[in-house]
Amino acid sequence: MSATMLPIADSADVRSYASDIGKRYRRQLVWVVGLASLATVAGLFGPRLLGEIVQAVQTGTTAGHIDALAGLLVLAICVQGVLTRYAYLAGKVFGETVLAELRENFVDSVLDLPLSTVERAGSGDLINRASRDVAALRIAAQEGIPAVLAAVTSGVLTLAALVLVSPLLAAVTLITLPPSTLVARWYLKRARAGYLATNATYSTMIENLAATVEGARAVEALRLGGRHVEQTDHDIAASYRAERYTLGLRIVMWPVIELCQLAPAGLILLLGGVGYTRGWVSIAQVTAATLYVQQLAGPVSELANWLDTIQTGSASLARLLGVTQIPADRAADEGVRPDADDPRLEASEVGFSYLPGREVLRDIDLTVRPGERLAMVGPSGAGKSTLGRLLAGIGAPGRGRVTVGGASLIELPLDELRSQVALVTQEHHVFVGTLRENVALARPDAPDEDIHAALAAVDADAWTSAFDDGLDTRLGSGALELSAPQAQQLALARLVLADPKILVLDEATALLDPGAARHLERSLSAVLDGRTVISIAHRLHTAHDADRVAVIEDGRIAELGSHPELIAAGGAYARLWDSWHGASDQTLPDGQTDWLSSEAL
Ligand SMILES: Nc1ncnc2c1ncn2[C@@H]1O[C@H](COP(=O)(O)OP(=O)(O)OP(=O)(O)O)[C@@H](O)[C@H]1O
Repeated sequence: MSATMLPIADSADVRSYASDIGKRYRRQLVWVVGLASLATVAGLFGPRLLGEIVQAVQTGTTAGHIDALAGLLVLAICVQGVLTRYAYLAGKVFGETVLAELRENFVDSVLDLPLSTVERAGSGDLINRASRDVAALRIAAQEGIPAVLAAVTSGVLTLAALVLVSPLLAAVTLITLPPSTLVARWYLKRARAGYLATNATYSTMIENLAATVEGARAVEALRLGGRHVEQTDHDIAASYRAERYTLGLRIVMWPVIELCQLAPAGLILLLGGVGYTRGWVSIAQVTAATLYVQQLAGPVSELANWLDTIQTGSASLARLLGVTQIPADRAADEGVRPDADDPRLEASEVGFSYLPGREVLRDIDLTVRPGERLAMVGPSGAGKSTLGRLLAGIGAPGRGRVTVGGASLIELPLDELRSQVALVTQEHHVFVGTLRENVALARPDAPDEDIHAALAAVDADAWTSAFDDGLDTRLGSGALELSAPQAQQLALARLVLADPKILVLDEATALLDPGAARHLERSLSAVLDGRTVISIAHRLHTAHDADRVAVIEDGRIAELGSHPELIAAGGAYARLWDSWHGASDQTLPDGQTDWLSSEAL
């Protein structure tokens, strides 16, 4: 049930992206690390001063001296507090800036994704990346990065202060290095794959749930509920296993890290006691070293805490970057424009395959003259829709070229392409918004008269004029839901307003009952007079009314000519026409269910 997943960036790409961010935001980064360092340095005075106080009390001193040391201690704590606040603020601003840039890149990439890629991958993976992965990255960037920067700075400086106070006592902390390094390496080796696998299970779950919700009526009608519940149970079990795996990694890592944090303080007290009695270290050194080691526990624990979040964030970053790495299927060049004097649509030696080695279109040569009506007919799976999409500039042909006025469709800037050619299918989306917004999508500044005229052109004014709020009527999910034929008429009205020179209609009127479809086609043809129209025909009258008919069989144009020419040629089209014509008693009545079937052709 799951679709092909979108690509995931590899570790090298994630590292190079992070290092690129580091270079481009060097000043901000230096500012964050600088403030965190100053805050840490201010914090380092505390243990040192406490050590001095203990030493002074032991050796005997005046109350004034103690007060002076205590005053300095309070000052150091206050300075540390203020600097820490600004260090965190700078860290958050840095995290937000990086996240905002990544989000914008991600949205740009998603909007530029080749349609074929989105269709292959399905919506689940993309929704999961846009929601769950962005959320994971938000936490990592907003909170994790500042916290890690502050913890690393503070950890390094505290360790340096510990070495300065007493190299002997500092050496004790080294005992914890091997076990903590080993467990961190063990964890990092497995965590990325674990989190990527977890995210993939969520993508599959969302994909399948979305399919169930979209097809809820069919699921109910065909009593597929049990099977879908089983699938969901299976997806949840897969997510559970993946979550358990990463939980297992954390369960191993955490106790070791905790132990490595606690052990040094005990060891320093023990060694410090022995060292003091033997005269190796002073009481001030033991006090300061013990406090520094305690202070070190904070950054180490922070790091261990955020390691997990950074791993989740890095897995999410790999998934988001993966989307930005998908190559575009267009190579738009602003300078490319069609020849206005000769705006014919031309396919030359076009071949196309969805899967390597399996061509679904081959050797297609076709010229559609301006203003011509061309009908494409053929058995199911012959390649009509694929050819229709290539003629509308959706995706590039694997071989050959599709041009309008001599300019390759994939090289035309998108606005120019859409003003030249548009594809109308039977999949129509009613966007949440007003009727006006829904129709004026292609021309947001269109005046109301043009919107009314477009609705009238496709016979939609009959029902839209009954709306109390007129063009301000809210449509879509949660507001007025349109029927499928109404949504289809709305999509056609959008097109009338967009005013492309060439239209490719793929089953555009298929959801209407045959009578309504014929009616709509007639009103459309009146509106679209003078335009080039390529219809993928499922009703023979569409072919009959067209200037020429292209019969597509097995990915090739098997026959091409006007209706009378093809009838005279006596080929597949003529045989189909004969069988249908005989049955319809020489007439073309509305309501005739004359779908072209593979058997008929
Ligand atoms: N996204 C896709 N991935 C892989 N193969 C595909 C994809 N879309 C279509 N095909 C295959 O390409 C071939 C041509 O399909 P296409 O939809 O263009 O035919 P068609 O003539 O329009 O059929 P129909 O009349 O049933 O819509 C078929 O074998 C189909 O299975």
